[in-house]
Amino acid sequence: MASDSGDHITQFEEHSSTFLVVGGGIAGVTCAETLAIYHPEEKITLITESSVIKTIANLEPVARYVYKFDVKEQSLNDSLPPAILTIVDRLKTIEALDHFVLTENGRRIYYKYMCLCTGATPNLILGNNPRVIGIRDTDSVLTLQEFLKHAKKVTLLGNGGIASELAYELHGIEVHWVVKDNHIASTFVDPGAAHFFQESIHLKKPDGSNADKANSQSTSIVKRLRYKEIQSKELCKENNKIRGAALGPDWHRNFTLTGNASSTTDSPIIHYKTHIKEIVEKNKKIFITLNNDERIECDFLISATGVEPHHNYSCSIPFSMGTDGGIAVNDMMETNVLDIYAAGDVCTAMWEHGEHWFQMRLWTQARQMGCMAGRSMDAKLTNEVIYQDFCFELFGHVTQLFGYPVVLLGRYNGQGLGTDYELLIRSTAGKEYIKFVLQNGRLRGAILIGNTELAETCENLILNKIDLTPYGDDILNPDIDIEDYFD
Ligand SMILES: Cc1cc2nc3c(=O)[nH]c(=O)nc-3n(C[C@H](O)[C@H](O)[C@H](O)COP(=O)(O)OP(=O)(O)OC[C@H]3O[C@@H](n4cnc5c(N)ncnc54)[C@H](O)[C@@H]3O)c2cc1C
Ligand SMILES: NC(=O)C1=CN([C@@H]2O[C@H](COP(=O)(O)OP(=O)(O)OC[C@H]3O[C@@H](n4cnc5c(N)ncnc54)[C@H](OP(=O)(O)O)[C@@H]3O)[C@@H](O)[C@H]2O)C=CC1
Repeated sequence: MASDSGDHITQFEEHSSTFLVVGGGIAGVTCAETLAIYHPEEKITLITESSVIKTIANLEPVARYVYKFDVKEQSLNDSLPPAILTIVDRLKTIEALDHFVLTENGRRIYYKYMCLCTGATPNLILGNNPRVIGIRDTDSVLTLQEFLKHAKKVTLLGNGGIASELAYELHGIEVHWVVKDNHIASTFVDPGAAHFFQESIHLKKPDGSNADKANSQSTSIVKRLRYKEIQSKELCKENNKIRGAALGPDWHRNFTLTGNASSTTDSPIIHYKTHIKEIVEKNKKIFITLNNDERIECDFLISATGVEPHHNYSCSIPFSMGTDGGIAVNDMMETNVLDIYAAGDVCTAMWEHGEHWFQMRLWTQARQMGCMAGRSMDAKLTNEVIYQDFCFELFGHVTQLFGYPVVLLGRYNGQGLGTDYELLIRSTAGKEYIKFVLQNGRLRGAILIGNTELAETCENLILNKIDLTPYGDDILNPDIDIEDYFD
């Protein structure tokens, strides 16, 4: 890999490349590496504004189509195939008709095919307030660490991936976690799983290490809930936006849910179903008023409130955009502008989605889209017809939440299933939480928390649409190994 930090293609010099990829995140690097596999003989150029790129390491199958992997940050100089020329620069202008781009440092680069992988940026509330920070990349984490050094109290706003991670990882500081929902981690799980996690947050010892999983001998609860039980009138009132297969108050009757975490600094103080009404900054503190008039005085606020696709460049032909601000792409990752593709957080998947898939801005999908865009650009150059990768048939995501391995499959929270579904749950406190989302007896989605070893079985059940009605609740009977049953 020839890396150019500016010496080979100096300012105002022209350069041409068969394939041009913009962005050194997972999507861009995967796209460039895919192109280097298919066309080591062609000129492939990767531009990225940061001299640190993200690469995949320790890729490991969890099921047939679901992988877990680590993401490593590496310097440009030692990590990409030799066919890829890398340039540290920022894309500024695209001249689509004449197939060239101009960069901040005055480079003009001609391309045959280009893929935009410029990611997303945190969608901060009060973006211009120096005591309101977001988390996106290493720099933002360094800023967080700087703030933490002098802080005793922090407010965490948001109820998704970042907030859930920080609620678990922040130590030695009083955390006020403000969530809009009646349970934590709502973008990933339902109240039942949230309660399961809640136990683990409280289980943390003062030194932040995990207490031994209490109740690991506790019995497993297997419970079936039909939509009308789940969608109780209270829930209707609470959630004007039905998130999907959320469990209603019925679930709560089986457990005493602790509202606020205990007073130790390592258990976040959770403010449920609240949002911020007012923020005032004074004497290096911020004073927050919540919509229920609760007040929080803290040193800074982390706005873990989602992302917005990042395309800080112009194009001579306007891009079609998705409603969420991403660059619209079809199933071949093509934009509406000829020979320009897009992949990862920057794009919006506008093709008709498979019945078990939906878009979520994750490493998992950034990698899948980067690879699909690479294959698609190859096919265009060689004039071949290809089909969309099978990975877009089934939503699959492997992650860690509150110290547990988590696998999310298909419509794991009943997303888009309307009202005719039911849930089958098996929960063993401190050990595992398994939720099946069933529609007309077929498995449509699953949440697997803990070492359940059920990912591949669930993948098969979802994709093969096997009618599980005859098995009743035995499907999740802890004494029956359904892996053998359906393998
Ligand atoms: C704190 C945090 C934790 C996360 N944890 C997880 C997780 O556990 N699992 C998971 O699946 N996902 C996770 N995500 C989401 C995941 O990071 C993203 O979905 C994924 O990294 C998107 O990859 P990308 O390549 O599309 O974009 P990015 O990784 O944002 O890369 C975009 C690249 O484009 C470059 N760029 C931008 N504009 C230009 C320009 N004009 N010219 C040149 N270069 C440009 C940027 O410098 C960057 O290198 C997390 C996100 C955050 C913020
Ligand atoms: N383990 C993993 O897989 C992780 C994945 N990620 C990914 O990285 C990206 C960024 O993560 P994150 O920022 O947590 O985004 P997420 O989309 O995961 O969560 C955003 C949260 O903020 C809430 N929210 C949005 N606007 C406001 C507001 N104005 N006031 C209060 N709450 C608000 C959202 O509520 P609502 O949904 O109701 O709008 C949601 O609960 C996401 O794509 C996420 O999936 C990040 C960390 C870990």
